[in-house]
Amino acid sequence: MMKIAPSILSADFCNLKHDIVLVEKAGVEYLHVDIMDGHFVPNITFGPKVVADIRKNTSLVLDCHLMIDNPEAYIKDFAQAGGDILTIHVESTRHIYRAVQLIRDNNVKAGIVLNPGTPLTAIEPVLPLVDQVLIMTVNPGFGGQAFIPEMVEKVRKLKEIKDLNDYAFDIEVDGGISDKTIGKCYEAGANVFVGGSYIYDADTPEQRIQSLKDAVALTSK
Ligand SMILES: O=C(CO)[C@@H](O)[C@H](O)COP(=O)(O)O
Ligand SMILES: [Fe+2]
Repeated sequence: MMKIAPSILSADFCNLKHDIVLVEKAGVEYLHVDIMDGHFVPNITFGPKVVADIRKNTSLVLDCHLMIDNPEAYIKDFAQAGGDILTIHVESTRHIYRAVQLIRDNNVKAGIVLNPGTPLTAIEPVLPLVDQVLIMTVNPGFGGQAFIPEMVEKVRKLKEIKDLNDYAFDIEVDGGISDKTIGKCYEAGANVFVGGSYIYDADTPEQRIQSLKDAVALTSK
Protein backbone atom coordinates (compact mmCIF):
# COMPACT_ATOMS: atom_id res chain seq x y z
CA MET A 1 0.00 0.00 0.00
CA MET A 2 1.59 3.30 -1.08
CA LYS A 3 1.44 6.32 1.25
CA ILE A 4 2.28 10.00 0.85
CA ALA A 5 3.77 11.76 3.87
CA PRO A 6 3.85 15.56 3.52
CA SER A 7 6.71 17.01 5.57
CA ILE A 8 5.65 19.99 7.66
CA LEU A 9 9.27 21.18 7.67
CA SER A 10 8.27 23.09 4.53
CA ALA A 11 4.92 24.27 5.95
CA ASP A 12 4.31 27.76 7.34
CA PHE A 13 4.77 27.33 11.10
CA CYS A 14 2.53 30.35 11.75
CA ASN A 15 -0.24 28.63 9.82
CA LEU A 16 0.53 25.06 10.73
CA LYS A 17 -3.05 23.96 11.34
CA HIS A 18 -4.14 25.33 7.97
CA ASP A 19 -1.26 23.58 6.22
CA ILE A 20 -2.02 20.27 7.94
CA VAL A 21 -5.76 20.36 7.20
CA LEU A 22 -4.95 21.18 3.57
CA VAL A 23 -2.94 17.98 3.01
CA GLU A 24 -5.34 15.91 5.11
CA LYS A 25 -8.21 16.97 2.84
CA ALA A 26 -6.08 16.18 -0.20
CA GLY A 27 -6.15 12.54 0.88
CA VAL A 28 -2.73 11.72 2.31
CA GLU A 29 -2.14 8.98 4.86
CA TYR A 30 0.80 10.27 6.91
CA LEU A 31 2.10 13.57 8.24
CA HIS A 32 5.91 13.60 8.37
CA VAL A 33 7.23 15.45 11.42
CA ASP A 34 10.95 16.31 11.39
CA ILE A 35 12.54 16.69 14.83
CA MET A 36 16.02 18.30 14.72
CA ASP A 37 18.24 19.10 17.70
CA GLY A 38 21.09 21.19 16.27
CA HIS A 39 23.56 18.43 17.22
CA PHE A 40 22.82 15.38 15.12
CA VAL A 41 21.98 17.73 12.25
CA PRO A 42 22.89 21.39 11.75
CA ASN A 43 19.33 22.65 12.15
CA ILE A 44 16.72 22.94 14.93
CA THR A 45 12.98 22.45 14.71
CA PHE A 46 10.78 21.64 17.73
CA GLY A 47 10.08 19.13 20.47
CA PRO A 48 7.28 17.04 22.01
CA LYS A 49 5.02 20.02 22.90
CA VAL A 50 4.54 20.89 19.25
CA VAL A 51 3.92 17.22 18.39
CA ALA A 52 1.24 17.08 21.14
CA ASP A 53 -0.43 20.21 19.72
CA ILE A 54 -0.37 18.76 16.20
CA ARG A 55 -1.90 15.53 17.57
CA LYS A 56 -4.92 17.52 18.84
CA ASN A 57 -5.54 18.87 15.35
CA THR A 58 -5.29 15.87 13.03
CA SER A 59 -6.04 12.19 12.83
CA LEU A 60 -3.29 11.59 10.25
CA VAL A 61 -0.59 9.08 11.21
CA LEU A 62 2.20 11.13 12.77
CA ASP A 63 5.41 9.85 11.21
CA CYS A 64 8.10 11.31 13.49
CA HIS A 65 11.61 11.45 12.04
CA LEU A 66 13.96 11.98 14.98
CA MET A 67 17.21 13.63 13.89
CA ILE A 68 18.53 13.91 17.44
CA ASP A 69 21.46 12.57 19.43
CA ASN A 70 20.65 10.19 22.28
CA PRO A 71 17.11 9.47 21.02
CA GLU A 72 16.54 7.06 23.93
CA ALA A 73 16.12 10.06 26.25
CA TYR A 74 13.12 11.39 24.29
CA ILE A 75 11.29 8.31 23.00
CA LYS A 76 8.81 8.25 25.87
CA ASP A 77 8.07 11.97 25.45
CA PHE A 78 7.37 11.71 21.73
CA ALA A 79 5.27 8.57 22.24
CA GLN A 80 3.20 10.31 24.93
CA ALA A 81 2.88 13.39 22.71
CA GLY A 82 1.02 11.22 20.22
CA GLY A 83 3.61 10.19 17.64
CA ASP A 84 2.44 7.03 15.86
CA ILE A 85 5.76 6.03 14.29
CA LEU A 86 9.08 7.00 15.87
CA THR A 87 11.96 6.66 13.43
CA ILE A 88 15.48 6.97 14.79
CA HIS A 89 18.83 7.22 13.02
CA VAL A 90 21.16 4.25 13.35
CA GLU A 91 24.01 6.81 13.52
CA SER A 92 22.48 8.59 16.52
CA THR A 93 22.95 5.92 19.19
CA ARG A 94 25.50 3.33 20.30
CA HIS A 95 22.69 0.99 21.27
CA ILE A 96 20.39 0.76 18.30
CA TYR A 97 18.87 -2.59 19.30
CA ARG A 98 18.01 -1.31 22.77
CA ALA A 99 16.61 1.94 21.37
CA VAL A 100 14.33 0.09 18.95
CA GLN A 101 13.14 -2.16 21.79
CA LEU A 102 12.39 0.97 23.82
CA ILE A 103 10.21 2.38 21.03
CA ARG A 104 8.26 -0.89 20.89
CA ASP A 105 7.93 -0.95 24.68
CA ASN A 106 6.19 2.44 24.39
CA ASN A 107 3.54 0.85 22.16
CA VAL A 108 4.26 2.89 19.05
CA LYS A 109 5.60 1.76 15.70
CA ALA A 110 9.38 1.61 15.37
CA GLY A 111 11.31 2.96 12.41
CA ILE A 112 15.00 3.01 11.62
CA VAL A 113 16.71 5.48 9.26
CA LEU A 114 20.01 5.59 7.43
CA ASN A 115 22.00 8.60 6.27
CA PRO A 116 23.06 8.43 2.61
CA GLY A 117 26.62 7.45 3.63
CA THR A 118 25.61 4.59 5.93
CA PRO A 119 25.46 1.06 4.46
CA LEU A 120 22.48 -1.27 4.86
CA THR A 121 24.60 -3.71 6.87
CA ALA A 122 24.37 -1.26 9.80
CA ILE A 123 20.66 -2.01 10.27
CA GLU A 124 20.43 -5.71 9.36
CA PRO A 125 20.35 -6.93 12.99
CA VAL A 126 17.27 -4.81 13.82
CA LEU A 127 15.28 -5.45 10.65
CA PRO A 128 13.12 -8.18 12.27
CA LEU A 129 12.03 -5.64 14.93
CA VAL A 130 11.03 -2.62 12.85
CA ASP A 131 7.81 -1.47 11.18
CA GLN A 132 9.49 0.97 8.82
CA VAL A 133 12.91 1.56 7.26
CA LEU A 134 13.63 5.08 6.01
CA ILE A 135 16.27 5.57 3.35
CA MET A 136 17.44 9.20 3.30
CA THR A 137 17.67 10.41 -0.28
CA VAL A 138 19.37 13.66 0.83
CA ASN A 139 21.66 14.47 3.76
CA PRO A 140 19.36 15.13 6.72
CA GLY A 141 18.89 18.64 8.10
CA PHE A 142 17.12 20.74 5.50
CA GLY A 143 14.27 20.72 3.04
CA GLY A 144 14.66 21.60 -0.61
CA GLN A 145 17.85 19.65 -1.38
CA ALA A 146 18.52 17.68 -4.55
CA PHE A 147 17.67 13.96 -4.62
CA ILE A 148 20.75 11.69 -4.51
CA PRO A 149 20.16 9.21 -7.38
CA GLU A 150 22.55 6.56 -6.00
CA MET A 151 20.04 5.94 -3.18
CA VAL A 152 17.69 4.17 -5.60
CA GLU A 153 20.01 1.12 -5.62
CA LYS A 154 20.04 1.15 -1.82
CA VAL A 155 16.23 0.97 -1.83
CA ARG A 156 16.37 -1.89 -4.32
CA LYS A 157 18.85 -3.86 -2.18
CA LEU A 158 16.72 -3.28 0.92
CA LYS A 159 13.64 -4.55 -0.91
CA GLU A 160 15.59 -7.70 -1.89
CA ILE A 161 16.55 -8.29 1.76
CA LYS A 162 12.92 -7.69 2.81
CA ASP A 163 11.54 -10.17 0.28
CA LEU A 164 14.21 -12.79 0.98
CA ASN A 165 13.41 -12.78 4.69
CA ASP A 166 9.69 -12.17 4.43
CA TYR A 167 9.92 -9.00 6.53
CA ALA A 168 6.83 -6.80 6.78
CA PHE A 169 8.34 -3.31 7.21
CA ASP A 170 7.44 -0.38 4.98
CA ILE A 171 10.22 1.23 2.95
CA GLU A 172 10.13 5.03 3.10
CA VAL A 173 12.18 7.57 1.16
CA ASP A 174 12.81 11.15 2.30
CA GLY A 175 14.46 14.04 0.50
CA GLY A 176 14.10 15.51 -2.97
CA ILE A 177 10.93 13.57 -3.72
CA SER A 178 8.99 15.04 -6.67
CA ASP A 179 7.05 13.83 -9.69
CA LYS A 180 10.46 13.27 -11.34
CA THR A 181 11.99 11.09 -8.61
CA ILE A 182 9.09 9.26 -6.95
CA GLY A 183 8.64 6.73 -9.76
CA LYS A 184 12.24 5.50 -9.54
CA CYS A 185 11.88 4.98 -5.79
CA TYR A 186 8.55 3.18 -6.19
CA GLU A 187 9.91 0.94 -8.90
CA ALA A 188 12.88 0.05 -6.64
CA GLY A 189 10.54 -0.98 -3.80
CA ALA A 190 9.68 2.07 -1.69
CA ASN A 191 6.05 2.47 -0.61
CA VAL A 192 6.06 5.53 1.70
CA PHE A 193 7.08 8.86 0.16
CA VAL A 194 7.93 12.00 2.10
CA GLY A 195 7.35 15.24 0.23
CA GLY A 196 8.37 18.59 1.69
CA SER A 197 9.18 21.47 -0.62
CA TYR A 198 7.62 19.79 -3.65
CA ILE A 199 4.25 19.83 -1.87
CA TYR A 200 4.36 22.93 0.31
CA ASP A 201 6.33 25.34 -1.86
CA ALA A 202 3.56 25.18 -4.47
CA ASP A 203 0.49 27.42 -4.85
CA THR A 204 -1.67 24.30 -4.92
CA PRO A 205 -0.26 21.55 -2.67
CA GLU A 206 -3.32 19.36 -3.48
CA GLN A 207 -2.25 19.23 -7.13
CA ARG A 208 1.31 18.35 -6.16
CA ILE A 209 0.00 15.45 -4.04
CA GLN A 210 -2.08 14.25 -6.97
CA SER A 211 0.89 14.49 -9.31
CA LEU A 212 2.94 12.28 -6.96
CA LYS A 213 0.13 9.71 -6.98
CA ASP A 214 -0.13 9.94 -10.77
CA ALA A 215 3.62 9.42 -11.19
CA VAL A 216 3.44 6.23 -9.11
CA ALA A 217 0.39 5.03 -11.03
CA LEU A 218 2.25 5.57 -14.32
CA THR A 219 5.23 3.56 -13.02
CA SER A 220 2.93 0.72 -11.97
CA LYS A 221 1.58 0.24 -15.51
O1 LIG B 1 14.13 14.91 6.98
C1 LIG B 1 14.10 15.79 6.15
C2 LIG B 1 15.26 16.69 5.96
O2 LIG B 1 16.25 16.34 6.85
C3 LIG B 1 12.92 15.88 5.28
O3 LIG B 1 11.81 15.24 5.80
C4 LIG B 1 12.63 17.15 4.53
O4 LIG B 1 11.52 17.83 5.03
C5 LIG B 1 12.40 16.80 3.09
O5 LIG B 1 12.22 17.95 2.35
P1 LIG B 1 12.23 17.95 0.75
O6 LIG B 1 13.59 17.41 0.32
O7 LIG B 1 11.11 17.04 0.31
O8 LIG B 1 12.02 19.38 0.40
FE1 LIG C 1 12.36 13.73 7.37
